[in-house]
Amino acid sequence: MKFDKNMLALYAITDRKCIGDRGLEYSVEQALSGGATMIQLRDKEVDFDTLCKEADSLLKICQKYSAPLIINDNADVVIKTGADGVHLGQNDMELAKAREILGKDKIIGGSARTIELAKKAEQSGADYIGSGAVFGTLTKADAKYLGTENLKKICGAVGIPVVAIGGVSADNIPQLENCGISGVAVVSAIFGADNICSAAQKLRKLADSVIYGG
Ligand SMILES: Cc1ncc(COP(=O)(O)OP(=O)(O)O)c(N)n1
Ligand SMILES: Cc1nc(C(=O)O)sc1CCOP(=O)(O)O
Repeated sequence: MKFDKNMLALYAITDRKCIGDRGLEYSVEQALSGGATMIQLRDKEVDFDTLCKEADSLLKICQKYSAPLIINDNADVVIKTGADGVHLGQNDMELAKAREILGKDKIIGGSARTIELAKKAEQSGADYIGSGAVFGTLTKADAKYLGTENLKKICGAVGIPVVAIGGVSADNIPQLENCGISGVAVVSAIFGADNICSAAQKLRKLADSVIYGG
């Protein structure tokens, strides 16, 4: 799928603990029907084969909504399943290596919490950057607080789109106005909500207003 920065508006990232016994497929479909524009499969508790099976079934759902499916950490799952891309952090495969093995048509995202790392990600062929934890987070134990001023500096330093991640919720999305983001990446405020679909609907409206003006 050809990357377009509008795909980033509401980037929903799965989490086993938040989803609980509601089911991965059901929860992702709820997020998409509420307006999630991109899905990241982030499951660190399963082996390669299980991750591929999860990706296979999510791909069918994402295709129904014309939304890309991105795999966290693992470019081999992208190759095996035909998923749309990969998101890589500082401790994962080098972005340039991922671009080399995945080719120009797959979507590659990189994590960067400094201007230097963001520029490096851009030079290495990333399509977008995830920067956080903009508001802090309880979802990722080793995430470090970033703040909106640092996020704004990162957005201004690179030509590729940036999504804000970390503690993003309906209450604080308006604080991202004027940061220059192209989207918000959200775990618990979507998949931890009692009603995933209506949570996504509300977040999408707020995100659109910050990104496109409202
Ligand atoms: C969109 C987006 N941005 C940042 C991250 C964090 O990635 P990483 O630093 O690799 O940490 P883990 O997700 O692997 O814990 C992300 N996943 N998505
Ligand atoms: C996966 C991830 N990466 C982060 C980073 O700062 O790079 S914060 C994070 C978790 C975001 O979860 P929530 O929306 O529940 O706060």
